[in-house]
Amino acid sequence: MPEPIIFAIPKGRILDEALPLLARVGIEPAPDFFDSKSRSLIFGTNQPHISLIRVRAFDVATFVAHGAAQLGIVGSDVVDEYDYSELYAPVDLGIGHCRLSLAGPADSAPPGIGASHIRVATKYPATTRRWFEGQGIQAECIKLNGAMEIAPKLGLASHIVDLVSTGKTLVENALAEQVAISQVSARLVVNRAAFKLRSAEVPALVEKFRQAVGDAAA
Ligand SMILES: Nc1ncnc2c1ncn2[C@@H]1O[C@H](COP(=O)(O)OP(=O)(O)OP(=O)(O)O)[C@@H](O)[C@H]1O
Ligand SMILES: O=P(O)(O)OC[C@H]1O[C@H](OP(=O)(O)OP(=O)(O)O)[C@H](O)[C@@H]1O
Repeated sequence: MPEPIIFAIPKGRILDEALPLLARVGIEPAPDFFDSKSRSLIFGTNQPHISLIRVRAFDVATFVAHGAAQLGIVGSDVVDEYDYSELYAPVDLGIGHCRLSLAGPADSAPPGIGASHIRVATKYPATTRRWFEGQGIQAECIKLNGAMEIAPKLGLASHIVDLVSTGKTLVENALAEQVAISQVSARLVVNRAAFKLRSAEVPALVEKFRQAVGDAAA
């Protein structure tokens, strides 16, 4: 028996949209996956050679990039932040839509020409630094893992770079979206070495996802 294919899926809000997509490619998690009392972290599926791991969104990229999982589903925000060379993102899954935006206090102007330095609270320091570099501004990034929106009010940073969907979180924290840095959607990610070494299984799975997304869009 070959080693099972490990498929990493994120715990958070992409999961609800990812499960119907997995079902369309014929992967159904075993019942204990849905048991909220279970402390298991690795789950069987209806396909004997495929197991699922349910991990934090950023960790999906790490497991797949290092070959500990062969495939996964993760937001393009995370793919861009890590820039792992072993992470191949061949299919835009068309779920988990939002954008990564620069925001600041509702009454402030976006940092403009002439600004040389800015302090930004974000979960995305590499993407943020890179984007500001392109604007000729040096960004000092303060890494937070959530609740970025309270940082400007408490003086931790003048601006934030975070995900925006409805914009409700910004408005309720007296912030305004100033620049949309990138459009985000979830991607199928694949370990490049696994794509080549497990050529009987991994490319066929990628193709199934491509078809499932195409069918859904048609
Ligand atoms: N408001 C949103 N609307 C749509 N998609 C979102 C939104 N926020 C996040 N996402 C997408 O879902 C992914 C996971 O986000 P989520 O907020 O569920 O995780 P998290 O709580 O940040 O994860 P963790 O607890 O692992 O840090 C993000 O990387 C992004 O691609
Ligand atoms: O524009 P909105 O629709 O208000 O969505 C934006 C919020 O969604 C995400 O947070 P999430 O709810 O995932 O919680 P988190 O702060 O724990 O990441 C993001 O970090 C924003 O805070």
